[in-house]
Formats: sequence, C-alpha cells, structure tokens
Amino acid sequence: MIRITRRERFSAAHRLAKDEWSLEKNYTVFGKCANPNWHGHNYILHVTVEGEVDMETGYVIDLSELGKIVKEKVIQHVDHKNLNLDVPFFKGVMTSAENIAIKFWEQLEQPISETGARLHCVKIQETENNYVEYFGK
Ligand SMILES: Nc1nc2c(c(=O)[nH]1)N=C([C@H](O)[C@H](O)COP(=O)(O)OP(=O)(O)OP(=O)(O)O)CN2
Ligand SMILES: [Zn+2]
Repeated sequence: MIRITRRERFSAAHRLAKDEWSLEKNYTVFGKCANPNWHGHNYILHVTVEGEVDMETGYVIDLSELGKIVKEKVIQHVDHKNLNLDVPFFKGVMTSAENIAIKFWEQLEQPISETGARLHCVKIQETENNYVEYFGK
C-alpha cells in the first residue's frame, strides 16, 4: 500500500458568520472573518489517495486522472467564487476550513473509489499558518 498526493489551488471569498446572530456576536466569535464585506483566501488543497501499486503501470492512480477528478468535482465549483453564496454544496454550511475539507471529501470519495484507489486525506491550507486535514468519518 502506498499513498500519493495531488495539489490544486483555488482562490475564493467567504465569511464566517451566523445570520441569526448580531454583528457584534459574530465578531466576538469569528473575529475578522465575520466582516460583512467578505474576504478571501488563496487556498491550497492536497488530495491524498492510497492503494496498491499496479504491476504494469507502476501507478496507484494516474495523477493526471486524479487532477481531472479534483478539478471537475471541486475546483471548478469553488475557484473565484464566493463559497457562502455561489457553491451549492456549501449551502447552509459554515465555510470554516474544517467544513471545506469535509465537503470536499464528500465530493471526491466516490469518484476516486471508481478508479480503484481510496481517498485517504483532504488537506486544506487556508493561510500560511492554518491548515486542516480530514480523513473521513
Ligand atoms: N477552527 C478554525 N478557526 C479559524 C478558521 C477556520 O476555518 N477554522 N478560519 C479563520 C479565518 O477564516 C482565517 O483563516 C484567518 O485566520 P487567522 O489565523 O486569523 O489568519 P492568519 O493565518 O493570516 O493569521 P494572523 O494571525 O492574522 O497572521 C480563523 N479561525
Ligand atoms: Zn477566511
């Protein structure tokens, strides 16, 4: 068994806030990320898959194929978008890095399994200081 990772990047706007809370409470809980005028990040996504190395190809998965899956299922939906407003799979979801990783996992698990590999980890780097890793349920 071996693990390999594909990196993709995207830029997106978001805001951390609950509509039912006052602006003051949102700032208290979410700090500057509660700014009603939105803000953005240049996110880095790492998708790690695991599996057996195919004897003929030497591949666990063709990394070009993995890149196509990640672009089709995730990147094209979020790049240069507002995560809170534009992306159906974030409807009603707080766009924290944790939830971004979970929602991306849900988008990727099935299509990756159809290649014969298994999704191992979705890592989202939101700033140069902060990242989240999700390994499924
Ligand atoms: N558990 C979480 N905490 C925070 C999240 C998150 O998604 N999950 N997100 C944010 C902000 O959206 C954003 O990431 C800014 O974070 P912050 O650490 O303040 O930004 P920097 O890395 O630039 O750090 P500085 O201290 O401003 O240099 C906040 N928390
Ligand atoms: Zn943010």
